[in-house]
Amino acid sequence: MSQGRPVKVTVTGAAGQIGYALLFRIASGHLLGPDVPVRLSLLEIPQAVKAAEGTAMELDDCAFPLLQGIDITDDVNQAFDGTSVGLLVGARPRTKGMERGDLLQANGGIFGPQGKAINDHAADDVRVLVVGNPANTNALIAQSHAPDVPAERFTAMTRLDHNRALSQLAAKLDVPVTAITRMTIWGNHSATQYPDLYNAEVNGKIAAEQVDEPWLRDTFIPTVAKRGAAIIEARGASSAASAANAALNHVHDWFNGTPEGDWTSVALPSDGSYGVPEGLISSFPAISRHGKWEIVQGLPLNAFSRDRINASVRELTEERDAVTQLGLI
Ligand SMILES: NC(=O)C1=CN([C@@H]2O[C@H](COP(=O)(O)OP(=O)(O)OC[C@H]3O[C@@H](n4cnc5c(N)ncnc54)[C@H](O)[C@@H]3O)[C@@H](O)[C@H]2O)C=CC1
Ligand SMILES: O=C([O-])CC(=O)C(=O)O
Repeated sequence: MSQGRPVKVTVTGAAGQIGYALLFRIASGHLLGPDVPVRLSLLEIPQAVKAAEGTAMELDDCAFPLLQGIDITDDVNQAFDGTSVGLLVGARPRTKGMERGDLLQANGGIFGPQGKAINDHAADDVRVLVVGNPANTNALIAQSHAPDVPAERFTAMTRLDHNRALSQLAAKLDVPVTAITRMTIWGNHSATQYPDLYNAEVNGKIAAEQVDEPWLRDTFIPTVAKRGAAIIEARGASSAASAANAALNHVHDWFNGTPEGDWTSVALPSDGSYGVPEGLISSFPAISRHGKWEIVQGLPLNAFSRDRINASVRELTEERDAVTQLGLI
């Protein structure tokens, strides 16, 4: 990436709470790096365009040296025209009484057209991160509408779960988060996700051997997997700043690489690794090299891990079957 020419970054749901926590940090260099100028493209639904304009006024008022322009639109094709980074945040939340099928249908109506717009209008190097829930399956819907874009450019976010796992383990062992490496979230960004301490390391030694098994199984895993719900319960709104932070971490690593000797967690189209059906967008341990995610191969999985991963992958398979039946992919 050259300094001078700005990278176009499209954020959907820009007027939402994650959008508000995200945009200022993108503009100050936390997405791509401190030397990379950006041009922001904000996509919103018509009713929220005015609010997005207000956020854009505030972005202007920061006089960010890296921010070379802001476009605001409710037109999906315009929003993704020439874009190199798509942050798909806006989604239809589940509301009271809503059936699962209705939720998938409503999100299909958002992520299908966005995938097609990315296919038809985005830059050749486009990379997509889906944050809006159900993130893995929304990413699958978008990807299936973009046959001309390499499938691996579509990812979904489990980095927030990854960061939550680091933080919970660090607190338990009273170590800094930087002492922990090789954490993995496997599967779906949902309560079935599996945070794996049997491959994670603390100060270079297997994490599972440094905590007691009941804590690992009955406290750590459910705390990480249900943290989103706990935040909603405490804050009265879903996580926003931490979600935005994780999105920045994800894209930053994608562009700039993961640290030597470590990996991170990324939901990406399976190549069949670890028995996850090909094409399913499932979370894996991944490293980034030269702008590409690679799944870390050959990790040992004990019977407990295998069962937990299978359960989450089964849920993803059911979601894929449901959107297939609804004609959304
Ligand atoms: N993967 C993850 O780890 C996490 C995912 N999330 C998910 O992120 C999503 C966004 O969360 P918030 O910002 O808190 O929600 P929010 O409700 O505050 O904002 C969503 C925004 O999206 C907009 N929007 C809806 N449909 C759109 C469309 N078709 N095109 C463009 N914009 C559209 C809405 O107008 C709204 O401004 C939710 O689905 C939430 O569940 C939240 C936290 C973590
Ligand atoms: O359920 C939500 O909307 C929030 C979410 O995904 C999380 O915090 O992990």
